[in-house]
Amino acid sequence: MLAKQFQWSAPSSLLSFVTERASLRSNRLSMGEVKVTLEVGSDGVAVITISNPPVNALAVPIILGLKEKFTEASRRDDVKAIVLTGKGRRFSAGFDINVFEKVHKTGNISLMPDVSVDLVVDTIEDCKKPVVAAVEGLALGGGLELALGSHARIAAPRTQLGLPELTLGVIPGFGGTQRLPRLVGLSKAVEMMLLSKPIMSEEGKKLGLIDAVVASEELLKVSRQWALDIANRRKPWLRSLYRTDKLGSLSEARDIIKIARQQARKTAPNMPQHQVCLDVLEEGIVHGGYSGVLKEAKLFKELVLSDTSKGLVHVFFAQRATSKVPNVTDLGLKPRHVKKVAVIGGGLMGSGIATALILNNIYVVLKEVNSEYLLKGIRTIEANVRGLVTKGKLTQDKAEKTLSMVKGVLDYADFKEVDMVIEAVIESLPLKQKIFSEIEKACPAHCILATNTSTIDLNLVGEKTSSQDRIVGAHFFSPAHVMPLLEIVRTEKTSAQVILDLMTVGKTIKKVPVVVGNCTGFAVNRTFFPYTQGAHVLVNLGVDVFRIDRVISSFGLPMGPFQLQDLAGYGVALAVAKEFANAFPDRTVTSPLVELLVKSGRNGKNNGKGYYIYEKGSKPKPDSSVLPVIEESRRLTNIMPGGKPISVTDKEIVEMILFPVVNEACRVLDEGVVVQASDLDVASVLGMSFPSYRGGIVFWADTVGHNHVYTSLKKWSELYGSFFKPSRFLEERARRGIPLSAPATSSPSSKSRL
Ligand SMILES: C[C@H](O)CC(=O)SCCNC(=O)CCNC(=O)[C@H](O)C(C)(C)COP(=O)(O)OP(=O)(O)OC[C@H]1O[C@@H](n2cnc3c(N)ncnc32)[C@H](O)[C@@H]1OP(=O)(O)O
Repeated sequence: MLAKQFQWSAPSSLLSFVTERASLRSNRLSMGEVKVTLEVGSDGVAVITISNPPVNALAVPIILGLKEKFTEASRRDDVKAIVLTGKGRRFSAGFDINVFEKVHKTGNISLMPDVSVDLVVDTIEDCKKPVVAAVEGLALGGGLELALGSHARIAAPRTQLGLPELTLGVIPGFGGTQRLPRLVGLSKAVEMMLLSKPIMSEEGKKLGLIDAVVASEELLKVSRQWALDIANRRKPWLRSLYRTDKLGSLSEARDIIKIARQQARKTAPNMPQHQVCLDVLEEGIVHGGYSGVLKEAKLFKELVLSDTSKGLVHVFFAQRATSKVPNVTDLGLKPRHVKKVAVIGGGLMGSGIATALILNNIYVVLKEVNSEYLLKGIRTIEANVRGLVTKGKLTQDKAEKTLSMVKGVLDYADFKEVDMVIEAVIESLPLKQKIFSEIEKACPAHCILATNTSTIDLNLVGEKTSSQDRIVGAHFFSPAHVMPLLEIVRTEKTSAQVILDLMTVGKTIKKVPVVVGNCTGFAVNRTFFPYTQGAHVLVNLGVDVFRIDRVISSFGLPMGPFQLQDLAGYGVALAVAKEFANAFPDRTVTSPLVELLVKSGRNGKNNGKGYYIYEKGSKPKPDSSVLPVIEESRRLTNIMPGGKPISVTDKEIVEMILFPVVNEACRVLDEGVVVQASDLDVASVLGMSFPSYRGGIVFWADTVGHNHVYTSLKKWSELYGSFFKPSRFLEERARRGIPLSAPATSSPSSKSRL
């Protein structure tokens, strides 16, 4: 039986919570914690300290402060040398990303301070006194670039060093593209920048990026002495920008850049920052570091204004915003320690969830109904873990230790010791109800009772228990040990403590938890159910399946809707379509195509034959023998106007598939199923692989323009039926000119009070 739609209403206090969040980020500025200090010791070393908790981001006042303190230190006669460090055992996480956000909102690039030449080259690198960076915890982006501009770098153990700017749609902008290759060599620098892959200080020492790794307690002492040794010419005074010893020959460098370009074209086709980064690297190699710095500064500013950067910066903050859930994380509750979890069901999902738990040091009791299924589940977990060893991501020792943390069982005896149960059996309500009444008896009173259902109403799952406050949805995405999203579904009865505990477990197992309300399909599957439907409408209107897949892939999804259907299996497609048809009959379309495919002996990737042919070791190939099946589907649906295929552009294909998704997202927002629109952006990126550089589904729709979305859907609904009918929320937002991402109370029609 299908879930009755339940509407989760959030309390009215949430609106101010959400809207104030952005200003809270910058409020620290006025709290006196944001400053740069200078202290001169009796040894004549000036220690300049960056203080901007929690990560010492290089906000504009910090940059101004650095300029002022460096100028003072180089002027003062009692200063022989300088040490640059960060307060609170974190050197710096780089330039303040809030400034990017401000530039995106205002379009005013002059908000970006001039740092690269003025501060890093002229003030630090060309300083008349030696500068040593004492780095600890992390030195990322602009933080690492300040250290690269210094004359030596001393690091505490396990300090993270990296230039992750490309993940924000820009390139390193404080000279990192020029100095990093001069310290670690071009290949390694390309890898660190293009893959945004940080290294640890120990590796940095081997590569020559770090001069010495010393215990945290020794860091300042050693750095001071190092700076004095440079001043006294006992240690070399090196300016990274002018080094060439690690660059290799021009032809070698050109080869490395050429290969990197080809790879980036394949792996990041829609992201300009990768090619720009390589252009800038090449400039520095051909014309020298200073020329490279100038080109870097110019192109950095251009990239800050790009749509790619807007999307990626939005996702950065949106992801962090998910960890603040009104009436959960603001109540002063402490997460309880979850040491042992029981997973019920050793299928693909259950074994994936168990793998994620044990990999992160949480004991698992895996329960199955018989020893055959149990063995299969355990084998899958073993294969998951051993796969990581093969890929070099886990040592053999750690793999053995990890696998020893799972125990297979056939009854509930061990459940008396678990802190959480995650049920991951098939989508059958009677079965789930039976399991929940059994586990209510078998588990301790504090135990969290979670279900991995992707569609069934949680109130119904827990109907036969008297523990509704402990019942929560833990919706993982397949493969559960890989996909980063955890959709946490709360009902109106789920306690705040239980939600907080599950969020904490989610973070422990390196997922991004997004808390949502209870309704059919919850936030993610519900928002995206029109995705496949839209694709089927297009095919039945006469558009080629393989063209649709190509166009959607070029838009940025990892594969098109038909290849995805082949991968997920047709059983899933049929079951899901039925559930949504029951829940939302006004806007679901029926396409006979999948049933016809099954009848013709196809079962997608499972049996090697679907829309594509799957052969071991080769890429899926479009199967032309599927075309008659598609013709039959078109004949049965008979929706082609005048019996002729419609003519559409690639842009229209994208829009006819994704605007219905936006339309459903609007309903999800209107019903208050998510705390804020950006939660849907994060969920679409992490759960559905929507391209992060487009900022997520709602952000993208606002970029395209709600008016365009509305008028297009209206036109198609008149031509092709109610599947495209714009929702009331969308219509109202378009009429009143309010972005879809604006909080719900801006719209008088909204039912919830977010
Ligand atoms: C010109 C230059 O080349 C350009 C640049 O430097 S661009 C910036 C490059 N740096 C980065 O990309 C690093 C971004 N930050 C991160 O990866 C992670 O935050 C981190 C590894 C530093 C810390 O991770 P973690 O401990 O899990 O904490 P996390 O929740 O992410 O961050 C803590 C807070 O610091 C903020 N923060 C982190 N880095 C920030 C930055 N560079 N600017 C502004 N705020 C930042 C987060 O938004 C968060 O704020 P909140 O508490 O208000 O939500």
